[in-house]
Amino acid sequence: MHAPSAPIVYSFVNPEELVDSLATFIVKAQKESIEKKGRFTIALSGGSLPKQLGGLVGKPGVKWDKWQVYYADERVVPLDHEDSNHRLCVEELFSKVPIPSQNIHTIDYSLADDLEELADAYEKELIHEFAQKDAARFPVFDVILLGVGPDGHTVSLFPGHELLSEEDRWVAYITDSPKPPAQRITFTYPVINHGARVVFVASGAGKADTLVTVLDKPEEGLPASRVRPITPGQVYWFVDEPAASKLQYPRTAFRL
Ligand SMILES: O=C1O[C@H](COP(=O)(O)O)[C@@H](O)[C@H](O)[C@H]1O
Repeated sequence: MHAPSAPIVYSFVNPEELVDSLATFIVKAQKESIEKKGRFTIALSGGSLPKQLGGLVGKPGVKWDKWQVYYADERVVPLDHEDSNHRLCVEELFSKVPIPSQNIHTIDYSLADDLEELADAYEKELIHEFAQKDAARFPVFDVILLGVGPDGHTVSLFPGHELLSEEDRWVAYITDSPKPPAQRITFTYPVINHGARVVFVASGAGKADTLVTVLDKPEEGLPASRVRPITPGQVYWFVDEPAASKLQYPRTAFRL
């Protein structure tokens, strides 16, 4: 097996260019995926990420009916709660585009009293999508979109947490998230690291120090540094100049 490829970092002069280029990247990935297998599988994060998806609204070439959307992590709150990642994605994107609601796979909040059952149910949604169609040990998402928190966490994988060593499950639950709300479900590393294109998005000067640790000092082992997709998967970073301002890591010119 080949070693994972090094992250590719695209840096943009301003947030608008980042948003537009991210949309272009996603549409290209969508086109390739649909040509190959007739559908496009994408996983979204919450936090600041949904706001970066505005470039998809009205973008030519998006085949919304071919999208199958999952959440790479989700807070265990009602779907219309202000902490819900799904709610954020609806507000920022899905309320503005013609995506069939059955193509958006949310958690089943009616199972919130039993987090193990809730995580199992979400894992079964993934199995239905991937194991049946692709006969895969782990799902291979066409695109997984990730954010990074100030402590270097990504999805709901937090520094020092036991879930960082989960090797078997696709979806795990957490009851002690250091960032509220405490109860969440999250994709595990095996799922993230099987992604075809795993894309971090970071905007603003508030992310600058975190990016230095994650990209320039991967040996520190922050959760975001441990995202290293198995070849031929590739990790990308879409960052704006304020977020990249302290970075030594080389940038690549964005050309598709
Ligand atoms: O709690 C979460 O935080 C991360 C990072 O969020 P950001 O606001 O710092 O971008 C996010 O990617 C994750 O989905 C979310 O649940």
